[in-house]
Amino acid sequence: MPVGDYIANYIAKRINDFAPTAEKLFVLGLPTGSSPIPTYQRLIKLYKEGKVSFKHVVTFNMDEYVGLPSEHPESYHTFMFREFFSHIDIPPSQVNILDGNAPDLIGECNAYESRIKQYGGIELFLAGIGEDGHIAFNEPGSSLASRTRIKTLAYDTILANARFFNGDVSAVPRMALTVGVATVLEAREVVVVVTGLRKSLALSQAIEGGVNHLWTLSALQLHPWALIVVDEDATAELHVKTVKYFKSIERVQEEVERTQRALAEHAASGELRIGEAVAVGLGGEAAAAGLAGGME
Ligand SMILES: N[C@@H]1[C@@H](O)[C@H](O)[C@@H](COP(=O)(O)O)O[C@@H]1O
Repeated sequence: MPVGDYIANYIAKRINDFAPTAEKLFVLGLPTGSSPIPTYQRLIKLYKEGKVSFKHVVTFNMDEYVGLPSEHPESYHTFMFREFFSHIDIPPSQVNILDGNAPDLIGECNAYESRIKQYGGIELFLAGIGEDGHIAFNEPGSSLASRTRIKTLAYDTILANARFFNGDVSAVPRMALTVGVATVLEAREVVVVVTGLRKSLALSQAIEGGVNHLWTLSALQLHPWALIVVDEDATAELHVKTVKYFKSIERVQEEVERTQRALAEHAASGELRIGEAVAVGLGGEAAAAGLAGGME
């Protein structure tokens, strides 16, 4: 399944399971960049098909350039409304994006952190990464304890983002406001999209290397509930055994889910007792052990 479809289906399910209301809003953190666009397109489709609604969703974007007019075609404000918000039913008052033109930028960052807290924290933070492994605009060397703040962009990031400014490096803003690594880690769940060969080194550093501030995505190793969704190209720098390991986990998980579905169906039809059904559809002992544990 394409990465964007997988993540969009996942987010829609999380929102639907949460069953948000006007009193209990679902707080969603969101990124910009080209990587999340297929996810946004699929979420828009799901919304149009009536499979998910954003009426009771509040969003917080990760970052915004400093000094770029918010109506500029490459501001993250413009990006988010063009690619996502203007196609769904989220009330604009529930959209939060840092203001990179605020007269008091530090005050703006502190107020953003307070607003996140007022909503009870972020339920799910969706993120992308830069080629240097940055999450949001937490460039290499960012403190892993960082909060929302002003950040000077790395030259590599300016070069990478010049493609959105007609290749004109001098047109790319030099600074941004960004949530910190700690702000992301505080979300109850983090989902990261990593696609393409360009991101493969960052992915390997972040999941095969140790936690360190030069590849800020690696801080996710400290998060209790994180999911990185990748395509084949992004795995190019991983060890073969790492890829095989994660694929094996996914296979076992699918078996568990298949068996649980079969169990539920049989239980509903009264054909099988749970003890009998545990063995149905399982390929290996490890899966059986995991399932048996989970069924108690
Ligand atoms: N601040 C954003 C990041 O949040 C994003 O993850 C990155 C990757 O962009 P792309 O997905 O286009 O590669 O771009 C910018 O640097």
